[in-house]
Amino acid sequence: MLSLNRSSFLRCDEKQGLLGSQRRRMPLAPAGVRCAARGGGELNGRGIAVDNTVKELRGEAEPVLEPRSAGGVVDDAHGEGGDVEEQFIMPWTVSVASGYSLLRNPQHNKGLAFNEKERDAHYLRGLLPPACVTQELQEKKIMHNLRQYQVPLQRYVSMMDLQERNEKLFYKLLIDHVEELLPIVYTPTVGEACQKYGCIFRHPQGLYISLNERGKILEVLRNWPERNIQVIVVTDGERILGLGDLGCQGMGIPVGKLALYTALGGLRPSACLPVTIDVGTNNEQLLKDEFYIGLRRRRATGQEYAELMHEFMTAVKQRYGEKVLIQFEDFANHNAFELLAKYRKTHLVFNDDIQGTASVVLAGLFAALNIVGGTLAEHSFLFLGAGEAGTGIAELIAREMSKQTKAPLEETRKKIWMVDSKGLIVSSRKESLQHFKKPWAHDHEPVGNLLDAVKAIKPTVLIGSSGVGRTFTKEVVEAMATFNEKPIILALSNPTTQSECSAEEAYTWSKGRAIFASGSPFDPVEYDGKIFVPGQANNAYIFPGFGLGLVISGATRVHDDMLLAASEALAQQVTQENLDKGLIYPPFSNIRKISAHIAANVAAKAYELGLASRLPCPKDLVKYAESCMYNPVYRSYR
Ligand SMILES: O=C([O-])CC(=O)C(=O)O
Ligand SMILES: [Mg+2]
Repeated sequence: MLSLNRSSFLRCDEKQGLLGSQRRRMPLAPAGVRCAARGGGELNGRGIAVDNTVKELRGEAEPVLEPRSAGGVVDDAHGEGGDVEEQFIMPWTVSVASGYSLLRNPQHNKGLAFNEKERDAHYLRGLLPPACVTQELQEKKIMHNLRQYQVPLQRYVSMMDLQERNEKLFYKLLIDHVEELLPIVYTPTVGEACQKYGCIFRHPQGLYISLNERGKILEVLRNWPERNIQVIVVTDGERILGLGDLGCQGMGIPVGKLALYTALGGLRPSACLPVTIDVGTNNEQLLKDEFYIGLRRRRATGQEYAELMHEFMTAVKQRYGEKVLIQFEDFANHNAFELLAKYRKTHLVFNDDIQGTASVVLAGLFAALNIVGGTLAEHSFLFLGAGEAGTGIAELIAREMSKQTKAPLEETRKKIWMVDSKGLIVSSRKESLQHFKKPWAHDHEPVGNLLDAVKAIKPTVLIGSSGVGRTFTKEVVEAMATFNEKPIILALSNPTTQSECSAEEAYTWSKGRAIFASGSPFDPVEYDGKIFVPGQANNAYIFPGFGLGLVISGATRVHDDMLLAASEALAQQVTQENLDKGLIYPPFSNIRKISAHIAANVAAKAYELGLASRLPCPKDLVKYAESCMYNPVYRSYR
């Protein structure tokens, strides 16, 4: 299946409805596959100008390609399948890249790993020094080089350069060294990268859709070199992690999230599309920054904003079909809730900050109950921060409690309390509350701050989702430890600077009794002669497997029960050995196996709910999910 031959291209052409004459004009390149590297440069090792042909093709009506190979996974035009190295591909039949261009094509480049035969066959003689090395040696060298950098941002830049130079090696590294590299390509370093994105900008990654592209978004999507997109992560940069409005520089987030989709969830890189919607920024510092890469204007809001988003959502469906997953990421609260409510009925959408975070936290709570005992409904919850993450988590907990106890949702919500910047959310504040906070306004006298709320509510679980660092003070943690034998404390805000408290603080102030997890990673802590390993309650555990489950089942809509299914699957992956160390999440080193289990549970739920379009349902969904996963070993080129 992997080996691409001319007949597979003809099928591809036919599916795209191309005329025979056009097929003759471009005999070696598959229709709709733009012969370009990610950055948009034209690739054609044999000097054939492909651009005009591509432009002609753009004028054609473009019916959406149905996924062709098994698993709802798109045809393997870049040799990205889970298949083994021995199967041959011919990169030139895909991209017409050879020689110099081949070395500059990140999808096919192998650098010094091109062997003698390949160097002969693909016009590489003289373009490389004589040494031929293995992928393993390349991996060893890059890890060695990365570790020389003391500054995390240098490691980030180096990893992004690798992604743009040799994609398979990038993913091999990320998969094989996931625990070491996640903090580089993801939180916390990606946060700093976004803050300095203009300064470190080298290769454009992803699609930038600004107000300047109004009325032309479908054309912009056609500029992207890939046709078969399965997952889009989109941000408008208004609430990047807990760092606030970073405007167009939020692009680092969709790029990072999608790198995880591939490395952790096995989605193919070519099927992933990072998008930043640039409607301006209200960040004065960026507006004044000469290196800022976005529109220099204040944010569009209201109708202007809604229209641009709507054009985008419509264009995506038109270009990529019903089954492309659109993951909303790091939108500010008001837009996040509205976009999700508006598009969940018409598109396959998922808000990572509301739903992904909820799912990962619920999984951690399931695991934590194995340590502290009791059922969910026997616990009480206090949140600091009543935005996307806080209310999303609260709603999923209430839903699960309701499912378990058969009590109505309105009742189970009463076990959950929230503090926002104005204090405890109580009934007397209801009129002035934003709509997403209203369900959490319960009867209680006003309480002005977190510490007093902790003392008044006496929660067993304290969850930080405020985006504001250092808010779980010594007094707050000590108070939690006075009325809980084992207080559960989750400091979810990212990156590390915004964490409500550090792991060390949680363990020290609770005298080693806290069950702690955080959104960004913390090193293990030694307290009183014992080593405590904090878990990472980050949606990175969920979204890659969740997305894979949607893709392999051909799901058409996301249902909240799929989030519960993902939580259950993740919690099942926590071993007794993990729990003994105080860990309520399994280590990331097993993440691909974990993702396959999550994908299988999510897909099973999609089938059960009648939301799966890929029929019949595979017998063994875990095996099936694993078999669909991208594998970054080099292919042999003949
Ligand atoms: O990106 C992360 O690490 C988690 C997340 O979605 C956020 O903090 O917005
Ligand atoms: Mg996020």
